[in-house]
Amino acid sequence: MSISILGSGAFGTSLAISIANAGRDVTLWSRDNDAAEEMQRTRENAQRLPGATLPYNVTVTSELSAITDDTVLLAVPMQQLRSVLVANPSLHNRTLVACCKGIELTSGKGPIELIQEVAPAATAAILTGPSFAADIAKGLPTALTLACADADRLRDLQNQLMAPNLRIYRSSDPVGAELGGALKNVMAIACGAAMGAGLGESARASLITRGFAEMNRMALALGARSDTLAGLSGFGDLILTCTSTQSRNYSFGFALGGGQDFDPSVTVEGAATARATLNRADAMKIDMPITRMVVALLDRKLDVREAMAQLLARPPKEE
Ligand SMILES: NC(=O)C1=CN([C@@H]2O[C@H](COP(=O)(O)OP(=O)(O)OC[C@H]3O[C@@H](n4cnc5c(N)ncnc54)[C@H](OP(=O)(O)O)[C@@H]3O)[C@@H](O)[C@H]2O)C=CC1
Ligand SMILES: O=C(CO)COP(=O)(O)O
Repeated sequence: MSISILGSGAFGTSLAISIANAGRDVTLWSRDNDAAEEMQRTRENAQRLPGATLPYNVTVTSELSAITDDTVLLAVPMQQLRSVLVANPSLHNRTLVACCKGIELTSGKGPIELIQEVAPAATAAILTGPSFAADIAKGLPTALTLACADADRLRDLQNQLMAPNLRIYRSSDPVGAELGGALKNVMAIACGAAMGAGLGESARASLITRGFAEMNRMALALGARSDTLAGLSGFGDLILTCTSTQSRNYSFGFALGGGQDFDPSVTVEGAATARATLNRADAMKIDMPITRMVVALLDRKLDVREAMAQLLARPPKEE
């Protein structure tokens, strides 16, 4: 039983290492021929995941024809997912497992909805939850949520992707799983900004908790289940991402709050997702004050202290 992974970034590479170490052959596809050849030769992804060794049973390639497996993990940033799907119609009848966390800016869709739109014949699934690529690649213990509407296919996939360090829980709620993973990145930017501006740990705890309430409000309105939001893909990933400097979303927020520059080439899913979420929330008349604050910070309409003052000054309400 072999697996293909499209996208050789930090996450795709770490999953390749973990799945290969569990004894399955993995084909890891990179869009860059030179990068693929170098990874295949050196057994390392020096650009995206330095220091981790690719097991012998990972083949790195830039040839799409080499992706013959039914199960294909899509490990590209959310805003690139549509173009990747459109460019590769040969994948449209496979089992496509989204490994990205976000909402598409142009459509307001999450990864599952997007796969269903562009590749309706595919079986769509999502792998999400609290996990840093560097931890997975080191073999550190990690638990993830795998969600798919097809119960039989979900059990097969779970068996294909489990590894000694990677415990995978099944979920029949793909909507909840994709929304938890997307929305927590927005809250991580907010928490990073508060910490970067020196507003303190109490402020961060409030943002995490009220951010979770906000995530639930949006997700339940879109048909998600509250137990999914309370699980690894929602609450679990919210905690990890809002409290760790390993997180790119948190670090981006921290730089924003502290008035520092941030490398624009780094993948920060929460920025586009904040805008996409706010558009959808406004259309649905759902109150998302922290997401609104993050968008105002991104647009430089407010600084962090002003944004926090506005959050605190909202009319009194019940928790
Ligand atoms: N890193 C992590 O710890 C985790 C990441 N994720 C999620 O995984 C997703 C990917 O993140 P991550 O791997 O970290 O990001 P990286 O920035 O490390 O890598 C992104 C990868 O996507 C590739 N890519 C970008 N656009 C395209 C395209 N149009 N066609 C083909 N390949 C493309 C890039 O190629 P190139 O190298 O040529 O630029 C690169 O290999 C995100 O949604 C993230 O939220 C989830 C859990 C953990
Ligand atoms: O999704 C992640 C952890 O679960 C990775 O977070 P960042 O994209 O913020 O680095």
